[in-house]
Amino acid sequence: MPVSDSVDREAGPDVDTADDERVGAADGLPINELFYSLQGEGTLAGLPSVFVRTSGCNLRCWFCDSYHTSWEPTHAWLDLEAILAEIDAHDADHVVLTGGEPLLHEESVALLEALDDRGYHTTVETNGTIYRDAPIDLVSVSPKLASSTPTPERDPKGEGEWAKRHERDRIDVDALARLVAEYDVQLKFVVTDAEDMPEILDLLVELRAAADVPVPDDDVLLMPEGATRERLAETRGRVAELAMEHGFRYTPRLHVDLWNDAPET
Ligand SMILES: C[S@@+](CC[C@H](N)C(=O)[O-])C[C@H]1O[C@@H](n2cnc3c(N)ncnc32)[C@H](O)[C@@H]1O
Ligand SMILES: Nc1nc2[nH]cc(C(=O)O)c2c(=O)[nH]1
Ligand code: SF4
Ligand SMILES: [Mg+2]
Repeated sequence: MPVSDSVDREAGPDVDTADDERVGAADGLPINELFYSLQGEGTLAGLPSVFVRTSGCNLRCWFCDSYHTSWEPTHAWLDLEAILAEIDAHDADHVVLTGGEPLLHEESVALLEALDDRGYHTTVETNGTIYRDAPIDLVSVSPKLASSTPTPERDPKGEGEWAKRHERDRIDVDALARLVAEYDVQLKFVVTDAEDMPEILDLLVELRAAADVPVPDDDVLLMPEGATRERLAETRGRVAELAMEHGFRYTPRLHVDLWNDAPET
């Protein structure tokens, strides 16, 4: 399974509570993995970056390529000092806070403030359902489309028990509009095929009406669904065609091309 499924750090309290509600001020963050790699996705693709992957998510995309942060969370709780020390040891300029859903955790704000104080460029990878006020250089919002819903036929763990909740929570136009209005944003949609496009176009109309700032097509990215090279080989061609057809930006998944589905990449 992608991402770390056994974290060799001392264990901490379970993160399951984070799955079901936002986590208030806590003593640190549940960390699944912390590693140095190249930003594989989006407008900053190719930049050497430190990745901090938190555990716990309020959604359950059937295709989640970070299974051990959502479906079966695996992590250890680290205090901010320990997280910052590990980041500093990599001597990089860019930090990507991701997950799981990093904005589930109030403590992510404290981490982002500390990173900002240290002069790092920060990117937050988020599903766009939670707004938080923090110093973030790029908010990489990946709104989850109906094609992400874990129906019984494609539920990786159960028989569709999460489908109703996922459907209910996956799009929050108010949170999306606030993120777009307050931050530099890229909207990065995971696209399986052309059937995703009507929902993307409708959501853009709704979001452009709700947000009082423009959302340029150049900041709308189509990313092929696929956690492995094999799956990307099936989807990347048609997603590239859709980007050209609609005038949106195509984004690769460089880390999958380079290292396939390996943890800590
Ligand atoms: C694991 S998510 C964590 C951040 C946040 N929960 C989110 O979904 O945006 C990291 C990124 O990988 C994308 N992603 C997850 N599984 C994927 C898959 N199977 N194919 C393509 N992109 C995927 C997400 O859309 C997001 O942009
Ligand atoms: N190399 C690399 N680039 C990434 N960009 C976004 C990622 C994510 O998991 O949020 C990610 C990731 O997991 N690895
Ligand atoms: S929102 Fe992100 S972390 Fe949560 S299940 Fe979907 S892809 Fe995984
Ligand atoms: Mg990833």
